[in-house]
Amino acid sequence: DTGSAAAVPINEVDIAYVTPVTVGTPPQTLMLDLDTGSSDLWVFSSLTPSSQVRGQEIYSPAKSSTSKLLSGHTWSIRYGDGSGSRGTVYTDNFTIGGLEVESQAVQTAQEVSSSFTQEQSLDGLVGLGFSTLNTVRPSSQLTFFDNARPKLDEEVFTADLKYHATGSYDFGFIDRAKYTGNITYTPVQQSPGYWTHSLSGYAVGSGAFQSTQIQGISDTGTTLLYLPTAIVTAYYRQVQGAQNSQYYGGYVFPCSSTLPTFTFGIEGARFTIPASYINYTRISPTSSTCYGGLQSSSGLGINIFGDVALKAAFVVFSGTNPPRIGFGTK
Ligand SMILES: N[C@H]1[C@H](O)[C@@H](Sc2ccccc2)[C@@H]2OC[C@H]1O2
Repeated sequence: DTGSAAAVPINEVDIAYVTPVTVGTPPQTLMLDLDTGSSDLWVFSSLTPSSQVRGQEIYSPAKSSTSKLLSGHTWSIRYGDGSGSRGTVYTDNFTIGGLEVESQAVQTAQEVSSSFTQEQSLDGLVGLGFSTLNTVRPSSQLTFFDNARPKLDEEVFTADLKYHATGSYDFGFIDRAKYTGNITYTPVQQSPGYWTHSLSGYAVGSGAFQSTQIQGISDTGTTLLYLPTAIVTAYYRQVQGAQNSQYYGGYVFPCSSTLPTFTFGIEGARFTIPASYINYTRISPTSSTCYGGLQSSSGLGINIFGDVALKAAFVVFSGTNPPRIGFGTK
C-alpha cells in the first residue's frame, strides 16, 4: 500500500505545515502537523476544555463506532519550544492520504498549552520520530509509520515541503517526479529517537564549502534552521545591518538587506537554501526589521534541520534496518 497527502503551510511564512487526516468511523477529518521531531499522535478532542479550543477541528471518540478507550493509559509531552499537551488515549481507524491503519493510538488532549490554542488551523500532531520517544504510559504506543510499515510497498515516507506553497508527504514509495538526479543517503542514529544524522559541511553564499561534520536532527515540525554559533555568525557577517538581538532572541536585519544563500552538504551532495527562505519574517507586520530563518542552536543543545532547510530538498525518511535519510534535488 501507499499514501500521499498535501502539506499545507498554516500561515504566510510557513510557520508550520498541516496535512488532512481522517480518524474514526464515519471519518472525522482533522489537519495535523506531521512532525519527525516527536512520536506522539495527539489531537484536539471532545475532551479538550472549550476554553482551550479556538477554531480547531476536534476528534470525538463517542461519534466513532470503531473507537476504543485504551483504558488506564495517559500521555504528557513537552516540546522543544516550551509548548505541551497531555491527555488520554483511544485506538481508532486512522488514514493519511488513503493509507489506513486500524487501531492507531490516537492521543486525545485533555490539556494543551496556549501556543497550541492560538494555532487555530492546527488540530494536533502526527509524530513520525522513532516510537521509543512516545510518551503514552504504562505502555508506549507505535507511530503511524511503524503501524503502517507491514503494508507499505517500501519502508519509507518522504517530505516535499515547499516555500509559501503546498507540498506533500508520501508513504510507501519514492516519487521520481518530485526530484531530479539521485537521492543521496546518509546514516541515521536512531537513539534516542530522532532522525539524527550529520551534514558534511556548509557554504555561505558563493564562499568556499567548509567540510565539517555537523550532527543534528531533521525535524519537519521545527520552522527554522538552527546551527552552531560559529556558522551562524559567519553567515550574518555577510548581511549589512545584521545583529544578534537579545530583545528578539536571535539574528535580525533590515528587511531590505541582500542575504546570501546557504548551502549544506549531505555526504558528497550539496543543497542550496535560497536567500528568500532565510529572510524569514518581519518582526511585526509594519516593521522594516526582519528575523532570520537561520539561527544559533547554542541554547538548544542540539542542531535542528527544520523546515527552512528541509524545504530546499526532497527528503526520504527510510525505515530500513539500519534507518537512513536521503536528500534529493528538486
Ligand atoms: N518538533 C517540533 C514540534 O513539532 C513543535 S510543536 C508545535 C508547537 C506550536 C505550534 C506548532 C507545533 C515544537 O517546535 C519545535 C519542536 O517542538
